[in-house]
Amino acid sequence: MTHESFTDIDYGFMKHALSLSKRGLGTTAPNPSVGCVLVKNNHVIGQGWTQPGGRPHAEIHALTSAVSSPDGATAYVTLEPCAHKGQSGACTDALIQANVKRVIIASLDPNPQVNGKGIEDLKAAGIAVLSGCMKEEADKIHRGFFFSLQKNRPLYTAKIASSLDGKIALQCGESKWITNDQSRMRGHSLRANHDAILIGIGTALADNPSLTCRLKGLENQSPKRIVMDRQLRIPITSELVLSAEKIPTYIFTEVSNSKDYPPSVNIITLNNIKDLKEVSRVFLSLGLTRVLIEGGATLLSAFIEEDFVDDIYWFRSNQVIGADGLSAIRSLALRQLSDAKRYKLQELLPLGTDILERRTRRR
Ligand SMILES: NC(=O)C1=CN([C@@H]2O[C@H](COP(=O)(O)OP(=O)(O)OC[C@H]3O[C@@H](n4cnc5c(N)ncnc54)[C@H](OP(=O)(O)O)[C@@H]3O)[C@@H](O)[C@H]2O)C=CC1
Ligand SMILES: Nc1c(N[C@@H]2O[C@H](COP(=O)(O)O)[C@@H](O)[C@H]2O)[nH]c(=O)[nH]c1=O
Ligand SMILES: [Zn+2]
Repeated sequence: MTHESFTDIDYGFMKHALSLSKRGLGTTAPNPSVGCVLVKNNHVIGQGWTQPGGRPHAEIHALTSAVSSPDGATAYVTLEPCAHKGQSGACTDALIQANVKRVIIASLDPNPQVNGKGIEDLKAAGIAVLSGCMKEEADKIHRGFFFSLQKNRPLYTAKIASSLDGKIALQCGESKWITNDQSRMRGHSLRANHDAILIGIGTALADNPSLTCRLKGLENQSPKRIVMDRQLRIPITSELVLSAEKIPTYIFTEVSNSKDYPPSVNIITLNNIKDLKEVSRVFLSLGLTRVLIEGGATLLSAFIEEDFVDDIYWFRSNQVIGADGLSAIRSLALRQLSDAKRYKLQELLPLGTDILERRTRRR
């Protein structure tokens, strides 16, 4: 069903749709964040992206924002239009009713209710449909959604802020700040495009973090916060608990709630919170498809051991802390080098005195 002869014009408009789809990341889960551009006579007449909460879908947003009639237009969509009538009507029906002439798709939707059916329905209505245009780029953007359907877990991204020699805190626990302002701002933009930030109780106790997005204009895109805390040690006076009314906060634990936490704190009790497969299923049930792990070393190492860390954003400063500092990763008790997990370099970005290394898990 893929097509090799897309024109430069097709690539240009699909690139535009892909950039729109990135806008919604972190706000649409469990729905994917899709982009759509409507084009007539080589002019954009409408554009849309999945709206916060996952609805309206990108196609509907584009159709309703169109400045002229979409009759005869080409729709560029980053994901196959939905064919199922969920809480809103199917996007295929909306495109058919709008009388668009062509639909160019990047990725197919693995959702069994859609997978290929979106294309079939459009074709049955006489619309020319081509798929596979910039699929690789679109697949990356939609990974959280795809993982939720195909791997039964969210996409996990690790953010590490370390010294030049890979330390994330001094022995005494001091860690504010290791990386510079530029790195930390980049870290905040990562927060904005994830559904939740995950930390262990060690970090909650040592840093009393807020875990909010404090970038100007994106303050309302702070993700949910999750603390893994087997024995429910997080203090009632912690920043996370105090701000739970404003920003959804979940504490995963193994004990029943014996403290007087405010009702805004969501306490989730599991039999074994070290079972990361089970924890992942619960994350999905909370509608989370993109989770940012912000440490500390113990929690991150557990996810690495499980081979669940998909992306790493490693911010490295110019300081040397030394062997008594806390390493970003704990002992993995490897017996041979061939057992070491490897992460492929995707990007190296200088950030003033720091450097950002972006890596992805090697399959
Ligand atoms: N520079 C940086 O990027 C960062 C630095 N830090 C620094 O790291 C230090 C804290 O690190 P660390 O002590 O390792 O703390 P973590 O945040 O990794 O918390 C570890 C604790 O989380 C609990 N936990 C619950 N579930 C799990 C699980 N499935 N796997 C592993 N742990 C789980 C355990 O405690 P229990 O059994 O009680 O539940 C465990 O001891 C601080 O000094 C902080 O400043 C932290 C984050 C980022
Ligand atoms: N020390 C350190 C980081 N630490 C991370 O940021 C958290 C604090 O977040 P907040 O309270 O929202 O500012 C902290 O608990 C840890 O996860 N991050 C960085 O970009 N650079 C740094 O040098
Ligand atoms: Zn739809």
